[in-house]
Amino acid sequence: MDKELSQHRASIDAIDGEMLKLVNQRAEHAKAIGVLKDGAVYRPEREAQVLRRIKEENPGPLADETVARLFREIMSACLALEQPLSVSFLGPQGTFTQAAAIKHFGHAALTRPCASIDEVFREVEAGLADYGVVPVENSTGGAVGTTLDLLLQTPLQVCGEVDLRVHQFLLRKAGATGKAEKIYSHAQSLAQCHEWLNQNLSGVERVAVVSNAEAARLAAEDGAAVAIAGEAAAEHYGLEKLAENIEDKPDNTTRFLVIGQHDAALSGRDKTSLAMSARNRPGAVYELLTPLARHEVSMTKLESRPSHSGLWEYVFYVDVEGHRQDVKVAQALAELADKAAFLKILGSYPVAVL
Ligand SMILES: O=C(O)C(=O)C[C@]1(C(=O)O)C=C[C@@H](O)C=C1
Repeated sequence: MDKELSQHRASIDAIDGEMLKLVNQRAEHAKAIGVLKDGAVYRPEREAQVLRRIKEENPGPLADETVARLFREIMSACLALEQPLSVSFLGPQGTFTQAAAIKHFGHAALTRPCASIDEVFREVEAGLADYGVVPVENSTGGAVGTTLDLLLQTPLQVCGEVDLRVHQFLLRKAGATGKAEKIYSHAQSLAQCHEWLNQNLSGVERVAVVSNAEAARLAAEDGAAVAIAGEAAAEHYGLEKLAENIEDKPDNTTRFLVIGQHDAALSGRDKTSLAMSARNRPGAVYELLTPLARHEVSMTKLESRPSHSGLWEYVFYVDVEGHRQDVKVAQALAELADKAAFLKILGSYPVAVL
C-alpha cells in the first residue's frame, strides 16, 4: 500500500515537472505573439476557441468545466505576460460582478471596483481600464435598466458575455445574537429571495442598498442587521452564514456583458447585440423583425425599454445568433438599417464558453 502510494506520487511529480515545462513553453509562445500583434492583446474569439477545443477534446476523468477553468487561468497568466489587463467592475470587492469578471478574464487580470455602472462605462471610455464588466439581466429580477440605457450612449462595444449562477446567503456578524432588525441587500437580490424571506423572516424590515457587498459591509458593522449577499462578500467581510442558497429559483443566473474599445472577431459561435427603435407607424415593430426572419437569423433575446426621447416610444434590445460579419447577419442588418428609425450594433462576441 505504502509502496503503491509512493509510486503514484513519483508519477505525479514527474508529470508535474513535464506540465511545468510545457506551461512555460506555452507562455513563451504567448509572449512572442504579444510582440507580433498590433492592436489589443486580449483576443476574446481566440480564447473562446481555445476553451471550446479543450472541452471537446477532454478525455476525462476531469469534468469539461473543470479543465476549461484550468486553461482559463493558464491563458490569463499567459496574457498577463504580454500585457496585464485592467478590468473595471461594479464594486465594491466581493460583488457577483467581480466574480463574473474573474470567471471571464481569470485571476491574472487586475480588477478595479467602481461605485456604479456609470463609473464602469466612464473608466473604460476614458482608458483608465481596458475592459469593463456590468450586469445586464437576471433570470428572476429581469433587465438591468442602467446598463441598457448606457449601452445606447457609449462609443464602447460589447465584446463578451458571462453567465453566472447566483447563490444567495443570509449573513450576519459572527457571534451576533437576538432577533435581526433589518435585512440589507441589493433590490434585485431582495427580489430573488422574496419567498424565502416571507417564510423565514417575515416582518423584518428589508432595506435596499447599492450592492450586496455594501449590504455585507453594513452587516459586518451592525450585529442587529443581517445581509443577503454571495459567498465572496461573506468571505471578504468575515460574516457567518446563517442560511445557504436562499434564492427562490435554484437556477437563478445573472448575465453580464464585457465592454471594451472594440468588439470581437469571428469565433465560429457568436452572438450580436442590437438596439433599435421602430418608426412611428402601424406595423412598424413587425417590420423590424422581418429582416431577421427573412435571412434566417435567430433571435435569442428581445427586451423593450421606454426611450428617453419621446413618450410611449420604445427601444428594442435584440440579441441574435451569429456575428455581424456572417453573411446572413450582415444582410439582415443592412435591411434593418433601412427600416428602423434607429439602429445601433452594440457588438458581436463569442457565446459564453465557461
Ligand atoms: O493567441 C493569442 O493571440 C495570444 O495572445 C495567446 C492567448 C493564449 O494564451 O492562448 C493569450 C491571450 C489572448 O487573449 C488569446 C490567446
